[in-house]
Amino acid sequence: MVSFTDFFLTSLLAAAGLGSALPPQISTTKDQNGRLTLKQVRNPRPHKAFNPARATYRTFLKYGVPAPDYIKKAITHIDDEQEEAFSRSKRDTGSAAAIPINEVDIAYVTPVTVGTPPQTLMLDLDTGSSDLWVFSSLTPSSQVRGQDIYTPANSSTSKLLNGHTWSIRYGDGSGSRGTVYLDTLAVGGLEVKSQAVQTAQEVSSSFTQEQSLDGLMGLGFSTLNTVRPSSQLTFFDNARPSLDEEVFTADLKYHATGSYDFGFVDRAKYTGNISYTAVTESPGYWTHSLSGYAVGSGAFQTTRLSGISDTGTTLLYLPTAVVTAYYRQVQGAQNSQYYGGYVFPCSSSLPTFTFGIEEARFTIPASYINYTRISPTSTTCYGGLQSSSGLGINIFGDVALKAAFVVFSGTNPPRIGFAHK
Ligand SMILES: C[C@@H](SC(=N)N)c1ccc(Cl)cc1
Ligand SMILES: C[C@@H](SC(=N)N)c1ccc(Cl)cc1
Repeated sequence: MVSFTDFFLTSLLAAAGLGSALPPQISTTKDQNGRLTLKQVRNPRPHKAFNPARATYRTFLKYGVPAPDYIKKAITHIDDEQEEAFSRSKRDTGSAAAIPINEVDIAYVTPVTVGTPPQTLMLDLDTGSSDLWVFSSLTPSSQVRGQDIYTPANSSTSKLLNGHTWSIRYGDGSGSRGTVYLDTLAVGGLEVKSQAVQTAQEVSSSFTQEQSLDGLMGLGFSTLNTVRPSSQLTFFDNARPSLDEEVFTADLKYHATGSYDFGFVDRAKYTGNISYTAVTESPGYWTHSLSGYAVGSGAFQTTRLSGISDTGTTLLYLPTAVVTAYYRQVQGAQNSQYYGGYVFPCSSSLPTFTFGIEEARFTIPASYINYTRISPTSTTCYGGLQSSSGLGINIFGDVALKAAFVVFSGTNPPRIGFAHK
């Protein structure tokens, strides 16, 4: 007669073996005589945790024995503890659209919800700055032209950050300033409970005129944040502790909607391998180097070019020597004081431009560099590649970034990765 204890233990072990994971993957090998060997391998896919009480309960059912009450309770005790452990673990991610705000991709905006109930704003996710600021109920109505605004008074979770102000000036001369609230903020399903939301009390004319842009979300390093007396963290820095991976990715597209992902690298969005290169955080930008460049089908020039990968800047700005080498290949191109940059007859054909990330090569199609007509009726076109000599910094802006899938990795040390797509 098999004692109950033996029965119970045997079935528990049997169940443990069966219930532990999804059926293990089998790898097979065949020797020269055709003999097959089955080798068990651990199941590499993450799977739901095993609940031994549930396995025991099933064993009782299998042998037609009514399961005692304490087994049923044990199932819940174990499920609850596993859920609690899972919720403490890093597993948050987010994914949201990057939508061009006009027909030449001058900037991209992403839907962001702020406050309770959620107020949706379209923000320019900008790796070249670190302030999250929005058009708000505090922005003079004379400076608001069609933008959506954040009204802290309508949010039950908003809290004024007393005595704190901010003021920012961007490289193109635009700027804004104001006060600060803390509130719940989410991007693509990824929520931060207490994000510093900088409410504009003044914005410059270029922002007023950009009616489809309700503000910026800085994704540079938090050292650049302008809130005083105490600087605030970016959304990415606030979200980090709960992210599966300490990364966000940019998949910007030419004349089409792309995406920003947080906390994971989506294998479906790129081909081949990701080529990583070192990032220095100084002075707060994603600063790294290119390993060189090529104009059209010309030879690759190996030369380290340091600059910043900046989703908030429209064009690609490189040293004059590189830019003149490029436009030398363009019929009728000139560096126009009048138009403030390299222009060419819209009928001219343009070469591609290739940049290197370590050993990898990324080619920007000519269409991306044929950026825009000076005016709808003009036959003069403005280049997407311009000289950085007046800026003091090379900027790998959207014209370059949209030619790749880009991984901004907040690991220690930080790094940036580029892949083909
Ligand atoms: C970092 C960008 S501005 C931005 N992406 N928020 C920049 C810096 C300096 C110059 Cl000169 C021009 C552009
Ligand atoms: C990120 C800053 S500076 C820049 N990269 N042009 C910016 C973005 C959009 C507008 Cl409309 C004005 C300024």
